[in-house]
Amino acid sequence: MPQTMFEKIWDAHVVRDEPGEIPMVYIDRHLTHEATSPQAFAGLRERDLPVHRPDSVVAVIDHNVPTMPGRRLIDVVDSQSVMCIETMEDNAREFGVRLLGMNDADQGIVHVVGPELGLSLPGMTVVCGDSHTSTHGALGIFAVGIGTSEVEHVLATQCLLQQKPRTMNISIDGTPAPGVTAKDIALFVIRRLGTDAGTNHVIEFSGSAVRSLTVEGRMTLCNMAIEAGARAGMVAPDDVTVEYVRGRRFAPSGELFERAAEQWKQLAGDPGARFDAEHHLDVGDLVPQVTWGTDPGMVVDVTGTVPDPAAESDPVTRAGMERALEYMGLQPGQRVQDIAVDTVFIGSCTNSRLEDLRLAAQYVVGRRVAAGTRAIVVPGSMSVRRQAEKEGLADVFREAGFEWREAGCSMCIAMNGDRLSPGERCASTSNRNFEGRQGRGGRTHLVSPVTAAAAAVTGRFADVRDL
Ligand SMILES: CC(C)[C@H](C(=O)O)[C@@H](O)C(=O)O
Ligand code: SF4
Repeated sequence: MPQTMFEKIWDAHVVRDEPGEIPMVYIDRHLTHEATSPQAFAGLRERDLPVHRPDSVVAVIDHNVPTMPGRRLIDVVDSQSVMCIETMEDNAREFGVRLLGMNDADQGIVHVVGPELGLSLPGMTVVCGDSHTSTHGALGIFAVGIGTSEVEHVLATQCLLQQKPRTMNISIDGTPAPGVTAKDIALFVIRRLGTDAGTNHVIEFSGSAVRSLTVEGRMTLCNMAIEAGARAGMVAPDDVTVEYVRGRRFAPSGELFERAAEQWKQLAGDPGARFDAEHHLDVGDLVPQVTWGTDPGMVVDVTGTVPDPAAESDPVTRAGMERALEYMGLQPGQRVQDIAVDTVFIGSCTNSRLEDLRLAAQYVVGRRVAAGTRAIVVPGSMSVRRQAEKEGLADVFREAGFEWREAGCSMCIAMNGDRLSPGERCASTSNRNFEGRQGRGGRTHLVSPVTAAAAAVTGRFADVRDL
């Protein structure tokens, strides 16, 4: 029977699948970070269990690290964060796990570092105690976020108990205009299909618009699959994927690489493979997208206006919109381009790779951050940071008045010192905009790196196509 990409990878990893039981799947790569692993390692210690395959595990410190240049442990904002960082260091040492620590040259956000170092490779199963593990699916990986008790289980057994997800194909066609990016496509998908469209499904993204994206753009799309409710997002490996992986530190090399590459390209779904659900979207006319509310499906065109709850017939949706407008301090009918921003954040595992910084810099070069606006760029990894410095991107940002930071989750999640103040409005390239996500009372608008750059230099939302 013709199979989808997900089914091929699943079948190659199922260890046990008995009627009435939850299937057991073998895990190739286990990435872990300081925020969700302490209890898992503590559990192993209590039961006197070793890590089953330490060479498959890589630990990263990303959520709690300060991103101020020259950071030290005393810069870490609270005792809880210090404890998380120190515990990760101790656990890595005790259990023999490779650690990309706070001052390591390879440190960065786990979902940026995994693909960048070739730790995540096509055809693998990858887990991490983090919802945005889906990002790695851009390489043709079944990559799934797990809870802390599952982290412990995988550390101990190298296996995960996982109900087999349903399959969904979202094919996306059309050639978006310059300045309309993978992030806009991702926001548009959620706007159209909703924040629970993917529940219990693995989404395979296909179609000409997806094939035209770089692997970095595909990562942005798969990263946001979680915000569409999905368990994971995936894109089939092709020549673009193979060239992305070639030469990465932990990828195979030489003859072995060529053989692996041939196999990776066989992972694409078979013609005629059936999905449990299918959607099709066209992005040929897509304009830059901006969220106006407090979930990632509350999206409008940058050329549009803030929606009016009065026009909504469903009372539950209407009440949700009213509450979102109040929290966001916006009026129905207000033009998006009249909304002024206080802060611009370019970073997070959604949009902090080199391509994102290159895209943003194009719209910053020769301009200044608007008076009264604070703008920060937080590269996704120290390697991205170094490369951006080498290419002159860092200078472009600094000369324009942006802060240029070290790598970490930063203002995506207010647990490391980078945060919004109550009422502060932010154009953010991250993936979540619920109340308080970037700091208590903070108002988040999710946008692409290009739209974030435009907001920085104009002090409000602007259509980059007019810049
Ligand atoms: C801290 C972690 C559990 C969390 C996640 O799972 O996604 C974080 O990365 C986030 O983005 O909210
Ligand atoms: S950058 Fe944000 S979304 Fe990504 S792992 Fe860190 S906190 Fe989670």
